[in-house]
Amino acid sequence: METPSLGQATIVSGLHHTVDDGLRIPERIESGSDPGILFELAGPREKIFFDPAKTRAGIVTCGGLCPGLNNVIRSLFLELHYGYGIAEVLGFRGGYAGLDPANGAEPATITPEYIEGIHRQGGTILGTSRGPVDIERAVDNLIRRGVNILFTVGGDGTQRGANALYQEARRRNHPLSVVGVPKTIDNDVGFVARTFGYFSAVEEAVRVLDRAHTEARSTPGGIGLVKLMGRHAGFITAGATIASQDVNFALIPEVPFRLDSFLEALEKRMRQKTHAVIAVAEGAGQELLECGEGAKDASGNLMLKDIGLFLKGQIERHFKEVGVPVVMRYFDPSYLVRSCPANCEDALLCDLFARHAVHAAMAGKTGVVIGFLHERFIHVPIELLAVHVKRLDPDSGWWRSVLAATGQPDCSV
Ligand SMILES: Nc1ncnc2c1ncn2[C@@H]1O[C@H](COP(=O)(O)OP(=O)(O)O)[C@@H](O)[C@H]1O
Ligand SMILES: O=P(O)(O)OC[C@H]1O[C@](O)(COP(=O)(O)O)[C@@H](O)[C@@H]1O
Repeated sequence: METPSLGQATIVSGLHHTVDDGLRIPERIESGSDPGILFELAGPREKIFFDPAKTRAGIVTCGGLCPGLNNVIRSLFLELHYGYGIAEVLGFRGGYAGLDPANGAEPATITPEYIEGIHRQGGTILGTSRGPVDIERAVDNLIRRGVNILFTVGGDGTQRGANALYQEARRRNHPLSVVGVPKTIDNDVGFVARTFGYFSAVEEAVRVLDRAHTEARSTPGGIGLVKLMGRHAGFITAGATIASQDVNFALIPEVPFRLDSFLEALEKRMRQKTHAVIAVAEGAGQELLECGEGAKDASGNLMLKDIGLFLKGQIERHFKEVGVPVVMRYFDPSYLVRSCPANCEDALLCDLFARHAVHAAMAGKTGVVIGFLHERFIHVPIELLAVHVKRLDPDSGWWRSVLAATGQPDCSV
């Protein structure tokens, strides 16, 4: 087996490196003018860097839950174990905290028995967490345990952590391949057209919208208000709105709205019709809430103010003032939506992301995340993810479909 030096496969430019099978890929075809970036296509390579008999791999899952995490763990293991004959695969427990032995959790040794049936369960069998880890101690531990490959399954925060781990291992000359598998129900990771778990979350969200619609239309003056996840991006709210076709107002972070315009439009509808359904992404309308210096979670993410409860209060107050009786039904299915198992579409996506991650690692790629654009899996340098986020473009077909499905007026003026 030929073993190129890890240096050869290390990203030095901040962009792609050894492009053996590159393709210039625009992120959005719709925009037309995007010149694209030359990405390396992911997939199995003829030459691999790691000797399977001497290689130990690790898997860690971080950040919020997402349907399909267990599918990814399972497919990573299956490809490593049966595809490449890797000797040992460790599962670090409880997110990045599990990389530091000071936190006490021994990693699991993943076996075929360990992963049996896990893909039918939501959550992650390894556990997850938010919050920092001491990078030097984590890399000490990886070296001590002889781990040469680490799969970091997580969102942009996780991949920033992965970048720090890869840089530290490189500084120490430890041949560590760090390969990220992008995870978020929010679907807002750059260079990934569709993150795994997104469609499962949308499916769950549609179920709740359906219930909200049933409640609202069964009561004269019924208003079903549903708050959905989506910290910075409205993909879940938009996707669920389009799929459900029962939503009358969709509010997302990328499209600011004026409270008075929204209330006026809702009042107009309630005077003409018997009911209304509103879907609001948790990151929408944050500018309307009393903010100040917001609190942060353990990972440093700004914690959002509750737009759902705020809107509920404002709607009730407004209709009381104008003397129109309404019956408010409020739903907050956030954790319900993301803790379900993956649906079939996501299960397939998880498997492909995982297998491409293993091929990348075995070929000696490091500091890369598996991207997915235009139905092609690609190697995205981790640093690129940090500077590039994906948001729902209000000029896109997505938003036009939302407007067509809801018939909502422009509430930004
Ligand atoms: N800049 C960073 N450097 C190192 N680790 C980070 C960084 N940002 C986030 N992390 C770590 O990555 C993990 C997951 O991050 P978080 O933001 O909670 O979720 P996600 O990966 O889904 O965005 C946490 O343990 C967090 O401390
Ligand atoms: O788990 P927490 O801390 O309540 O976080 C909720 C956040 O997690 C998400 O579901 C996904 O966020 P991450 O992908 O960053 O983990 C967001 O939509 C939501 O704002």
